[in-house]
Amino acid sequence: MSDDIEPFGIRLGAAVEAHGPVCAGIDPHPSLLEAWDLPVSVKGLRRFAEIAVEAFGGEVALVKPQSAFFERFGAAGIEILEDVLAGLREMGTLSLLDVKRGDIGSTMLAYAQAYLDDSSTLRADAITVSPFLGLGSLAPAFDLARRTGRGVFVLAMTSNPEGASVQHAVWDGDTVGGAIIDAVSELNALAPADGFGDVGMVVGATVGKDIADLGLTERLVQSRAPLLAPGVGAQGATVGDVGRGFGVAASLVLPATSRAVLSAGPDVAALRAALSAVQEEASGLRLRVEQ
Ligand SMILES: O=c1ccn([C@@H]2O[C@H](COP(=O)(O)O)[C@@H](O)[C@H]2O)c(=O)[nH]1
Repeated sequence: MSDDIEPFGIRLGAAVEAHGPVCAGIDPHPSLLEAWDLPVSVKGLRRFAEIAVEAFGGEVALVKPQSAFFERFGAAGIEILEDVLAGLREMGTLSLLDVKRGDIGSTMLAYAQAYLDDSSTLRADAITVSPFLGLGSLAPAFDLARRTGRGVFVLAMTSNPEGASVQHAVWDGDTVGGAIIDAVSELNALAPADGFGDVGMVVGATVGKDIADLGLTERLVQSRAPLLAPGVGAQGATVGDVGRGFGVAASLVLPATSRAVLSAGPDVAALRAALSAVQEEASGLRLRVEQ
């Protein structure tokens, strides 16, 4: 990495300091397009995306567009996703593109170039990746992210109920999720003790109780990883659940919510008010942890 590129963990730390830890999702579900009185079409997608960027840009630490809802419209949807990422960049708001990529190393390099290279029109500040081809296969993404000051969030304990059958499974004396947490700790070994590392993890807001039960709390703290915690709102978790479940690891958590806030749209002020209510709750969470 050249000297003038600021590492992702530092940029994220500054954004959280300025706006609090909440991550706002842009998930243009067909039902939301309809609820916003927009056609379920490329035209409707574009308007939805423009409103969401206007509402969240400059207001929140991190915005997470869900790639699937753009990809489903083909090339025209990808073009709108590029515009969302460019719009957030212009507004100085960090983007985390939720694409959950993972493949053999040589193919992973191409995915990394698509999302993490300075020359790509689809570049984001960070992406989500899946470690289930082995964490080592993700090395091209870790390497390119480090060189360009970007971040990578590894799926560790996902928010969906089906995730436990794989992630809680025990292999060689440890859970799969626990082994991923320790591997990410090694990647973040040089991270500052009081800040975020550049490699994050996805640990669902819905799995707080499992974290404590599986004895993973302290290992999460050791990882220095920013912990994206989707599941707040539509999946039933609350910011309070994050505080109770993550315990001392809660200071690393970025509670993420999409549908619950987006359902307040299309009015920009109403979207901001819904976001701000979650931000308010999350600031209480950080205070409680620091006590
Ligand atoms: O474990 C995971 C990983 C990713 N997600 C994604 O987050 C949002 C959640 O949306 P809500 O509307 O707030 O439920 C969505 O894009 C998921 O694909 C997740 O939910 N859980």
